[in-house]
Amino acid sequence: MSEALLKLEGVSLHYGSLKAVDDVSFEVERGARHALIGPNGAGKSTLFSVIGGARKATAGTITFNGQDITAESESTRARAGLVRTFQHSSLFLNMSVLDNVALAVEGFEGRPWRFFPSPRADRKIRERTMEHLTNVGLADRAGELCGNLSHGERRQLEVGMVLACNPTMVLFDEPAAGMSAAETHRFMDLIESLPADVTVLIVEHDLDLVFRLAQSVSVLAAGRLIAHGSPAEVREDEAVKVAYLGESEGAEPLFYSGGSDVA
Ligand SMILES: Nc1ncnc2c1ncn2[C@@H]1O[C@H](COP(=O)(O)OP(=O)(O)OP(=O)(O)O)[C@@H](O)[C@H]1O
Repeated sequence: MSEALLKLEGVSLHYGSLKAVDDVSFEVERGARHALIGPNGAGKSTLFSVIGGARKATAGTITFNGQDITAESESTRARAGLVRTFQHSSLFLNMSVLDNVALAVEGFEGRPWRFFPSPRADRKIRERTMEHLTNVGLADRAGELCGNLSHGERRQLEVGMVLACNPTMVLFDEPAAGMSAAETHRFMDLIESLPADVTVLIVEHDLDLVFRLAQSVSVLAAGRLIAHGSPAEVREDEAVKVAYLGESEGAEPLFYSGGSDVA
């Protein structure tokens, strides 16, 4: 039986009278590919920020790897292995792909800051960097200027930078947003190919992707957890159907699932 890596107990974030996240409890097992879904305004991004540490819960407890991290900062959580994907804004566009990841490797390994960073000078750092770039399919782009990468490649690079932090759990916030279909496909392959001991929590609007990737799913609606279970259980859940139908007024099928019997 797998143990819980991440545990949320009664987690809330209220903005005055607005209950963006309200009394949410669920667990994510170690090694799971877990998705957080819900209609627009359900509270997904807010809860994502609360889990990552960018925002503080107004009530409840978050336990990660057996430790209460509710009051910990984003950086303390990252050092504990709970890492969110870097944003485009944290990429150095005028540096090479290699140097972007090399700096993340150096940062994680706590090397002394240098006025003139020269990661290329360090063979070990370079080897580790190339391993990460290979893992995210960017080895052949190592010498390319980061600013010349496509949107999809930048997201791959962000994953490479996350891997440099030796994460136990990676948080992905709508990774497919803005990607072409081909880029999305490649990116999902990449997430699926992450080491099995890296737990994944993904917030994603594209339910086809969610049901392709996730082994377990939590569904939010109006800040509340309305369902939690396997993709099959969640797809059949009446409250989930109602929440999504309420959003689209029945104009769209609830879930497409790549040819399954649910349409
Ligand atoms: N900083 C804030 N101050 C006040 N209200 C906020 C703030 N951030 C989010 N909200 C509100 O909290 C609720 C949940 O928003 P959130 O963005 O978390 O939902 P979501 O599920 O991520 O939505 P979407 O899928 O549309 O991105 C919404 O009603 C939103 O307007």
